[in-house]
Amino acid sequence: MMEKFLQQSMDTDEKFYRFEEQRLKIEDKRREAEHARELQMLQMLGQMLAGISSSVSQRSQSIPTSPPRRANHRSYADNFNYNAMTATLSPPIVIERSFSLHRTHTLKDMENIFQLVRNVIPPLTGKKHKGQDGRIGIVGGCREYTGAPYFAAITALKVGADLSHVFCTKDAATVIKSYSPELIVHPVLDSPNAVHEVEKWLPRLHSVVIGPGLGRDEVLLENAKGIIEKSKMKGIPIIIDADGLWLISQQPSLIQGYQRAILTPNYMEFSRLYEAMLRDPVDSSDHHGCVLRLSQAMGNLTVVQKGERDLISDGEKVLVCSHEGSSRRCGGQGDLLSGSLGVLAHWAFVAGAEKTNGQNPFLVAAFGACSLTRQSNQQAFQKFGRSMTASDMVSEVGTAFNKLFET
Ligand SMILES: NC(=O)C1=CN([C@@H]2O[C@H](COP(=O)(O)OP(=O)(O)OC[C@H]3O[C@@H](n4cnc5c(N)ncnc54)[C@H](O)[C@@H]3O)[C@@H](O)[C@H]2O)[C@@H](O)CC1
Ligand SMILES: Nc1ncnc2c1ncn2[C@@H]1O[C@H](COP(=O)(O)OP(=O)(O)OP(=O)(O)O)[C@@H](O)[C@H]1O
Repeated sequence: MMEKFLQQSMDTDEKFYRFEEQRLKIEDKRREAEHARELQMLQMLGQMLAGISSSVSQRSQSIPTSPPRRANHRSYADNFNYNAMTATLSPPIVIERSFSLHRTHTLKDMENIFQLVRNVIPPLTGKKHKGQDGRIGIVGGCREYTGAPYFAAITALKVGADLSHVFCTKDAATVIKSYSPELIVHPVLDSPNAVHEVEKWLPRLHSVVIGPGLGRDEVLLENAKGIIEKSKMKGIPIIIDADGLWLISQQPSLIQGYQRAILTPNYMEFSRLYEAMLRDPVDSSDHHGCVLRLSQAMGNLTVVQKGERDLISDGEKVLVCSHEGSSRRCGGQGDLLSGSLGVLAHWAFVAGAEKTNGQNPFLVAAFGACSLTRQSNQQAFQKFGRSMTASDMVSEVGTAFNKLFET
């Protein structure tokens, strides 16, 4: 009887995963078609612009003309800059965006970015079963760093994921489990067949966050590399943070061009990546340009440069999140960001273009995660001031989320 029940439940699970795989494939096809349409429009627009610029130069010799541009040339200097204060939003959020000439955008569009985050949040209903609102994997956690993967994984749950898995070393596993019974902890990251052990779980995961507390041990980095490769093969959204970014700055080709990846560098990590990719130091007078160029050099994957203002770019646009946080910079805040981004990236990715109004879902997700981290920081700082720690921020995630997205 029990065996029959277990078999039935396994069959149902199997069916569900098969269905989800099919749905993701259809979604991929739809996105590809959309991309092809956009390219076609860009080419047409390029031809029109070239036509206009040549007729202007023929008519007016006194106006200096710029050199002809290729239709798909992306240049920061080409961008329109808008600064928009969204007065309708409470609490006040500054949204600044830079748009390329290639697309038409309206001011209303800018005001809506916050609404887009709300749109992708799945409704809570009685009809779902466990796992449907997100199964997130965190790859990291070693002898030295047990807090970082915990902060990322628990934040994913507090944002609304149903299951949060941590893939860490054997040493770290018991420690992480002891912080929280809610987390599923796999002590596999330093095992001889680590990649295979994690790969077995990948079909069940909606997104993976690679790097919090990973450390820089060569064996662990090599395993993380293998996990990134397997995740890419399955088309899973990948968030790369902390020591995962160290790995990427050594081997950028590992993730270059995979547009389902989001990199979340802090100041140091950004400088390392930028120098590795562009062979130039960061230009401190042009942060927007730098984040845009890094994203382009990485093949237009999403880059979130964390700092006083978080700059988010997919190589075409730059969103700026300067939602009020606080002046307290305790360790672990970035882990809250990457954990929440793991969930929001999945939600935005499956929500479809209609919900994100045709915007890159990862830009929408990143904006949501940055706002949420900063709001949690603000609330915890109001309570604890200088003694605030990342755990205090974790306690604020629920109310911060409600305040920003569910009021
Ligand atoms: N409780 C925990 O377990 C925590 C673990 N963490 C983990 O710690 C690991 C290392 O991350 P870090 O951000 O500390 O990485 P780094 O070791 O690169 O940086 C540590 C700090 O040292 C300074 N620094 C680094 N390189 C420098 C340079 N060349 N010149 C001047 N200053 C420099 C910067 O202020 C930087 O924030 C990651 O795996 C991360 O996830 C952090 O997330 C914090 C919390
Ligand atoms: N100067 C600042 N002012 C306001 N908010 C900030 C500032 N610097 C960072 N933040 C916020 O804190 C979040 C985490 O950024 P931070 O630079 O602390 O990451 P990190 O160093 O990777 O964190 P971790 O300690 O987890 O490794 C960012 O998303 C950003 O919103």
